[in-house]
Amino acid sequence: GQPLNYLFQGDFCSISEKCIYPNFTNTEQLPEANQQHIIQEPPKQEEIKPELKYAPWTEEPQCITDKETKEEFCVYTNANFASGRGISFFTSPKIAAKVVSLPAFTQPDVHKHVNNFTDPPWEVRNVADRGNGLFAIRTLHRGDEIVSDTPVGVYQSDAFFPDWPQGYKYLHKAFQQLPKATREIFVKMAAHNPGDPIMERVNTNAFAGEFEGAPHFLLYPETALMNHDCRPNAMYYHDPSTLVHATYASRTIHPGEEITITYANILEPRAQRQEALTQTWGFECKCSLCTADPAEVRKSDNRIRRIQELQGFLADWSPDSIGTPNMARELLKLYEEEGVHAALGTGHMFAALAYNADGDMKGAKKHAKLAIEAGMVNSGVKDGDREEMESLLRDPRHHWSYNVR
Ligand SMILES: C[S@@+](CC[C@H](N)C(=O)[O-])C[C@H]1O[C@@H](n2cnc3c(N)ncnc32)[C@H](O)[C@@H]1O
Repeated sequence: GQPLNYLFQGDFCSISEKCIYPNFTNTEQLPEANQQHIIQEPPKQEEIKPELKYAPWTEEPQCITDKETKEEFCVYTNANFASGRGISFFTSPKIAAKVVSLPAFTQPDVHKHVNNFTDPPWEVRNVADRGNGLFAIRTLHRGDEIVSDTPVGVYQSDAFFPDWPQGYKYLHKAFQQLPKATREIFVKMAAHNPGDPIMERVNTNAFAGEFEGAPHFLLYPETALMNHDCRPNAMYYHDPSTLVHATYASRTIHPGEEITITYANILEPRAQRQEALTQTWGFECKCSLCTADPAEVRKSDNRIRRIQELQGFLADWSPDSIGTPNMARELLKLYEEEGVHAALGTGHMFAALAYNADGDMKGAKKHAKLAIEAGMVNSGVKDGDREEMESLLRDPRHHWSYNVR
C-alpha cells in the first residue's frame, strides 16, 4: 500500500448556484436519461446472459455525454465485487477499462480479509458535537489494523459538471444497482445537510483525490465512521490497485478512547486548520486541540510554526541550505511534544539525510533504520522514501546526500 493523499471531502457541489437537488425520495423510480444523452445500446446477442454481456459489470453500463466536450461518463456496477459487497463507478469509459484490469478485479483474493466487521476492536458511539464516532473496546497498538474496507462508490467529479440533474440521476443509478445490504450500509452513513439523500452522503463522507489520473470521490462507509482530530491516533493508506483503504493505530489506543484520523493537513496552526475544515467540509472542528484553552493553542501554534520552518530548512538541498542534524533533532522533539505520531518517520528521514549530509554515517544509519521502522504507520514514508532510506542504510558514503551540506 501507499499513503493516501486523499482528503476527506465536504461540499461536493461547491458551485452553489449549480447545485440543484432533485428530490429523489423514491430511488426505485429514477427517470431514464433523456434523448440529449446518448444511452449506450447493448449488443443484440440475446443468447448471452445479461451478466456476461457487460462483464465484469453486472448491469448494462448507462452513459451520458457532455454535449460540449463530447466526453462520456457512465455508471458501471459490479454487484459481486469484494465477495458481494458490490461497487459502482460513475466515471469515463477509459478509466473503467483501466479499472477492470486492476488486481481489485482480476485477483479476488486481495479482498479476502477486508470488509470484515464481525469482531472489530471498536464500537460506534455517539459523541456530543460530532455525531457518531468509533471507540476502541480493546487496546490497540501502533500498527494494529482498525478498519479495512472497499469503496461502495467511486465517482469522477467531472461527471457531474456537464449537467447536474443528470449527474444526480446517474449517481442514484450507481446507488440503486448496489446489492440491498450495501444500500443499507450506504444510507446509514451520516448526511449533515438536507438535500439529495445520496449526494449528501457523498458530501459528508467521501474521500476526494486522484484516481486513475482524474479527480474522483471514493466512498468508504466504515472508514467514514471515524471523526477528524487534529492530533489523531490512527492513520490510513489507500491502495489504488486493490481499492482497499486501511486504517492503523499510530500509537497505543486504550479501550474507551475515540479512534480518529485527520481530514486535513494537521501541521498548520489552528486558524488555518479550522479554515480548511470549514471550507472543504463545512464543519467547525471541535477536537480537543481546537477547543483547548487559548494558552495551549498558542503553544501548539508556535511549535507548528517552528516545525514548518525546520521542515523547510531540512528539505532545502540548494547550495545555500542551512539544514543541520541539530535541527532534525529539534524537529523530532517537536513532533513528539506536539503529538503528531504519524510524522515521526518523516522526521527520522530528515534526520538520516541531515546526518549524512554532515558526513556522520553513524547518525545517518540510525535514523534511516528508525524511518524504515516507522514504515506503515507513517504519513511521510512512501514506497520511494523507503527505498531511499534502504539505499542510504546500505551504503551511506555513496548516497547522494553524503557530505553535501
Ligand atoms: C465522515 S463523517 C464522520 C462520522 C460522523 N460523525 C457520523 O456521525 O457518521 C464527517 C462528519 O463528522 C463530523 N465531524 C467529524 N470530525 C469532527 C470534528 N473534529 N469536529 C466536529 N465535527 C466533526 C462533521 O459533521 C463531519 O461532517
